[in-house]
Amino acid sequence: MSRVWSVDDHLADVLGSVRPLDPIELQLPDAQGCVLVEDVTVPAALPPFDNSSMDGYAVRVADVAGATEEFPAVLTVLGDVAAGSAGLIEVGPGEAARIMTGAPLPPGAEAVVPVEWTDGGAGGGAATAMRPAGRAPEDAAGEVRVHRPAGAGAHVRPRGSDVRAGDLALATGTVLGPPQLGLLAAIGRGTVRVRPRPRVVVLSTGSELVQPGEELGPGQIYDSNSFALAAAARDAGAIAYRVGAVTDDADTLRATIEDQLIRADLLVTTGGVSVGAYDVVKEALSSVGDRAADPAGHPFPGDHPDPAAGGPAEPVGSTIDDGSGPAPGVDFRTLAMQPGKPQGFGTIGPDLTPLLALPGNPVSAYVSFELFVRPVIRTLMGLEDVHRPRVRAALAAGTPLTSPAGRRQFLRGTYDAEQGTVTPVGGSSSHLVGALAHADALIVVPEEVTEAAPGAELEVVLIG
Ligand SMILES: Nc1nc2c(c(=O)[nH]1)N[C@H]1C(S)=C(S)[C@@H](COP(=O)(O)OP(=O)(O)OC[C@H]3O[C@@H](n4cnc5c(N)ncnc54)[C@H](O)[C@@H]3O)O[C@H]1N2
Ligand code: MOO
Repeated sequence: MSRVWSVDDHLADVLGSVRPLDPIELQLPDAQGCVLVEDVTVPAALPPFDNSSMDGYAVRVADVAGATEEFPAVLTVLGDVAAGSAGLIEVGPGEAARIMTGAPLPPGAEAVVPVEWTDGGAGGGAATAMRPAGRAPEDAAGEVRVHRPAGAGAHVRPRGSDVRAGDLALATGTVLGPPQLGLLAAIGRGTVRVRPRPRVVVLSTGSELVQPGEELGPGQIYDSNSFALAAAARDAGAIAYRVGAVTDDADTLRATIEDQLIRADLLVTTGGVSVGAYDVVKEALSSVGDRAADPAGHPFPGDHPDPAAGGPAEPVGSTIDDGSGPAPGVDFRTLAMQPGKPQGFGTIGPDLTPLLALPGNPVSAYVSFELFVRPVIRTLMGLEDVHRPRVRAALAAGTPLTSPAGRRQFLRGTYDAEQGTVTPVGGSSSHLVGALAHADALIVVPEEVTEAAPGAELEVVLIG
């Protein structure tokens, strides 16, 4: 009897065969979610110059000392300093410059008083705002009455108060989220060296499959796997390409995979891995793997092998290790798991692109993706945390759960963090997409457990 793989052994085999993608230089928007592979230092201080944190007046401290609304300091307004101003006004004794948030503090000025602490130049009580320069250019001149004193540096953001030249802005290994991309932009970096997002091609197989939105014929169903898995790949951080369902024909499938290899760091198929007469993925790919017969690493050995072309590139992974080194090939195996029993895994094509062949049942495909494909994507990205979080929770169910002996079961459920409970959603069958859409957790029933009573503590994988 052929080997039955445990979930853990299969995962270890899969992950042991993939390594992070080589780094590339990417434009900032394309680097979102990617892992940085360089230490980024700050080239020049931020802010680059002392600047105002308020709309108001740049003043000298001595001029506004002791100022009150009753006895204001009356200063001559020299003009405006707007954000982006270059030619700076010099503020002398008894003078002020109207200044906007972010504008450089003019020479001579030591502090900023917010416009609300002044009459705004209008000669009345406290101002609430400045009038637009276009509508009231006269406000940039004349006099302003300042109602409160301001200490040195008040409402001024000093040069380098954010980051200083030579500081470590971001360390290698940082995952680039929105604030990190913001910092890179702020220090003037247009591109950054990262591990790229893996390009994942998702391809479903089955002659019964119809594209959503089209008319169903007798015996047909809509292709849901390619949509769910492409979305899951994107959610994991990949660039996902969804390929329309391929019919159960080995030559068509081989040709489609060959076409797709050019844009794939990882291939994921669904369906056709069981023991039926039309299980096309198995038929098309299980012959792949004979390195001796395929020295050029053609996608499908036997398809015009060219012994002159040299050996295959350094492998991304392999499932067949006979001591002569890794070789391309897809291995179809049985896992001690429900759902997700039949699985294929290996490498394909001249670059030994990893391929995971998932079972066609929609819940099986999705659970397999969560457990095996998502960690592969995140490994390719160079992330440290490749797995979904796991917690332990008490089973909230009216009746005991039953589970097949010797298979690790992944039931769908909803997790209540406050109560520390998990409630099953739907049954264990692998066609139940309705229930899957309402689950945010996978309830793990271990291999040796055939019945779990209400209240039993079980491991839960959080997928929400
Ligand atoms: N005699 C046996 N039959 C089966 C076994 C077995 O051990 N012995 N294993 C069963 C298990 S477990 C699974 S899982 C499935 C896996 O089958 P395949 O991977 O070959 O998948 P298909 O036969 O192509 O499809 C199974 C099922 O899923 C539907 N399907 C397929 N693709 C899609 C899609 N893209 N979107 C929506 N639904 C899809 C398909 O119509 C079938 O109903 O094999 C069992 N059989
Ligand atoms: O193992 Mo299959 O994946 O039960 O449905």
